[in-house]
Amino acid sequence: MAGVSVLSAEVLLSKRVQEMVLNGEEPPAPYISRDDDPSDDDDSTVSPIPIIDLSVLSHTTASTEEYEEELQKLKSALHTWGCFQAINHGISSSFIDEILQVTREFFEQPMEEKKKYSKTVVEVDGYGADPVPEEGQSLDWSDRLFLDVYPEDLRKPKFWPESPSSFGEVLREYTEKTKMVIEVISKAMAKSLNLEENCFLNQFGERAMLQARFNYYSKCQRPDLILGLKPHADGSGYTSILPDEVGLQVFNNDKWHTVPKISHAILILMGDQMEIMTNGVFKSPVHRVLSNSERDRISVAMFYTPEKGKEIGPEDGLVDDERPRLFKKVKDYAEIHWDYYQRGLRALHTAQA
Ligand SMILES: O=C(O)CCC(=O)C(=O)O
Ligand SMILES: [Fe+2]
Repeated sequence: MAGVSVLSAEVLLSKRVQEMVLNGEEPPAPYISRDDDPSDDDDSTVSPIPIIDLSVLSHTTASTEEYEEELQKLKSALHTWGCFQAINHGISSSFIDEILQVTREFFEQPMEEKKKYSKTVVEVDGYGADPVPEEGQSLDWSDRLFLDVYPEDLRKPKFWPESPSSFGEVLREYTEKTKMVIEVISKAMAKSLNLEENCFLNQFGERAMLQARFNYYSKCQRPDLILGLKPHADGSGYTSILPDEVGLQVFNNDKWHTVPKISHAILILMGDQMEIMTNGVFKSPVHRVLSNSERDRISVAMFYTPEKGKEIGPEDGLVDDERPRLFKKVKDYAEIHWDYYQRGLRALHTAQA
């Protein structure tokens, strides 16, 4: 979009979207970003985003046949869509409700309370909006709280909300539970590709990172003009997303597909680094979040990213004459990705072999 100066973006970023909505303001120019036809938003047809039963993949009760079948489904899901909805993932519904509840309670507090955890315009961690360093890029109609959650020594306590009082404890517990889910998925992904089951876990490393992003998408009277989150692919290894409402869309086959609501399911979405490690077999899908005029929406995203400074690259078992090496080895790819992300661009080409 033309004419948005760095200064105006900075001024805008100092004011939360939620505040603009409370003041009854219409979205100002830098937020206006949609260039597609909003009449296509109709999500009455349910998109065939694959559903994977993680209890089958964690071996607990499944027969070999069931297990093999689910593995094939997983591989096909990640090749075709780059994402799936995980059910029977082992995190209780009551705990899922709890993490969504503390997230909602955090965002529903008065602005002064949330601003105790404010980031500066250039910082990533904390409450606010993503940094916007470049002229001319559009802003997202959402507010977020971004926190490093693992390894524990990377946590920055000054950004961890003290209110609601259970926030920290619930997040620590969610981190532990997410790590367990990640272990099951990482092993299953490897096995689905006939690789040694720990190969991805080893590439991510002992100090693989988990970062939490709590998103709050205020409702908007003009959902035809703006986006809750602009189209992007994640720079993570992969990401888990827990939404309370529909709104997320995945781009596939030249079309946006709304991820259907399945209560208590967790959406697992490949980031660019899994596309690199699988030599392009798994896809890192472009996705975005639509705004809604009737209701707000929250989501909790957990980004699972290889440890800092660790080189990752395509698994040898996925490189052969038929499938030549597509990507080189990279390290700290998430940082390169971030530079591009902020300009509304993808970074994956920087890793091409
Ligand atoms: O809110 C969502 O459903 C998606 C969030 C997302 O894509 C992100 O935080 O990277
Ligand atoms: Fe994302």
